[in-house]
Amino acid sequence: MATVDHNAAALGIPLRVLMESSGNAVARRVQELTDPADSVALVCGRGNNGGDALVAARFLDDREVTVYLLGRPESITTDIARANWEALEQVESGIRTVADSRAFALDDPDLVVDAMLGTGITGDLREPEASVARAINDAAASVLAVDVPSGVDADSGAAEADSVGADHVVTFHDLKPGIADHPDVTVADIGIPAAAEELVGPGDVEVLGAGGSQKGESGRTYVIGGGPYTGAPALAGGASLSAGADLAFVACPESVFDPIAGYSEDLIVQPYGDGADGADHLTPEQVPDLVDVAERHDDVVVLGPGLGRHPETEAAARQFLAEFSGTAVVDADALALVPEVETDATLVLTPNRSELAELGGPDVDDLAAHTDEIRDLAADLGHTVLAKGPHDVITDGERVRRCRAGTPGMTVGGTGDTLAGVVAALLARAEPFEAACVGSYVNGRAAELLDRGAGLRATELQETIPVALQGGDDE
Ligand SMILES: NC(=O)C1=CN([C@@H]2O[C@H](COP(=O)(O)OP(=O)(O)OC[C@H]3O[C@@H](n4cnc5c(N)ncnc54)[C@H](O)[C@@H]3O)[C@@H](O)[C@H]2O)[C@@H](O)CC1
Ligand SMILES: [K+]
Repeated sequence: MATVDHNAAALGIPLRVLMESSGNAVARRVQELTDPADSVALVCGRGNNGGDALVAARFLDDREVTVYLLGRPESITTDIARANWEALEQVESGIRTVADSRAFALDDPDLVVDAMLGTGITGDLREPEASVARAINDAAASVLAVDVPSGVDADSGAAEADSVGADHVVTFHDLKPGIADHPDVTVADIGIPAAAEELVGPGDVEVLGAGGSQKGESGRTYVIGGGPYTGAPALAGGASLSAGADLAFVACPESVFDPIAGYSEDLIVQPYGDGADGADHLTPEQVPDLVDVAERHDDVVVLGPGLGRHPETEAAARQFLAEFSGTAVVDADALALVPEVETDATLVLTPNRSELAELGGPDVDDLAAHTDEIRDLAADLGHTVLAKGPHDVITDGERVRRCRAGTPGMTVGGTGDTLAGVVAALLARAEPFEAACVGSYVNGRAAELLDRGAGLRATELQETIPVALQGGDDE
């Protein structure tokens, strides 16, 4: 939910507005469950779960309402919950702060609203929530829980010893697995747009940036590319450093070692093969050594940038995929070979429009209108597909996300190479689908941050990729 909330905020629907809708939904449910003469106790925690009930209080003028805040107002942990407390202080009687749980006593209400803890619970119920939960459970009143009964884990359903026994629950946006089998759950629509879930946004970056999925520290990128082209592998390696990789290697033919090494001190450029054969392209006899190096260092490979389509290179790329069992981004000239090869490797494919069609996907400009076909292709191939277009479509064969970050200027050559490098860096610390989603967003956001019309150059993205990764500057 944190990702969705943050993405909703980036789409112009801030959490404060979502809380207003949540509180209103709680108030509506209270009115359904009570008569006008009934008394209602709103028991509020210090987070946004409590905030929901503080909003609900404003919509319950036609009920006898007592609001309890478990703790001093200055201990409220979020500014939107505190703002709602302060609003209540201005307009409402019947509000009490319960600094010490021993001072907590319900005065025999007809309904208790449990707004102590929701999805923000961590660990066993602490005081005063634990004592108050017992008091609520001992009371005769029926109980309406906000979002989840306090003490219940929204995902697993695991209930703490003193968790609140709720007769009714109002939860928000979607049913949480942990309360799926509760007998009376109302799922309230709080106005989160579908786009907040479908579109990759700064919320996804934040979760990844917060070490959302620990897969070890920043890794090493091993670009296998070059041959007819020299810029592509250098762009992929440079972009992976910008996205946090510790080291970026470029394995390339002897013939293009000088120009690629000449681009940047940051790249470690290694000519493959003994050079004796002086091949100016990747050939099969170089593959075992490349596989060995990549696997020995647990490198994330980028296979493809600038490889060219020499028949020996295609044979070599096929052989690499057959022998490699690590993680790789497959881009550009190596993509067409993937359907032909049985591989144990974990791959993220990053086709542009023609490469997607060549892989058997839809040959369309508007990928967003063909997500099912792309999803099915990913399922057939057994790998994550990041299909590039005006809107990228990312799918692992089951989940589908879209990303519209980017600028028209990104049609310039090289942005696909930087994308491959960014995804490779993220694969060192995230699952393939997540790395592809965030990679798509970061590469596009980096272009937006350059704020160029036409005239964008892929090399410039390396400056703004780090800013995009900080989730910086999102509206
Ligand atoms: N999209 C959404 O999911 C929305 C969620 N909202 C509400 O926001 C809630 C989540 O709010 P928060 O993230 O602030 O978290 P909570 O309000 O669920 O809990 C955090 C508060 O409880 C305390 N706490 C945590 N674990 C505790 C424990 N074991 N014993 C005692 N105290 C404990 C924390 O110190 C903090 O004060 C949701 O459950 C929902 O009610 C709505 O306001 C807006 C939209
Ligand atoms: K609750």
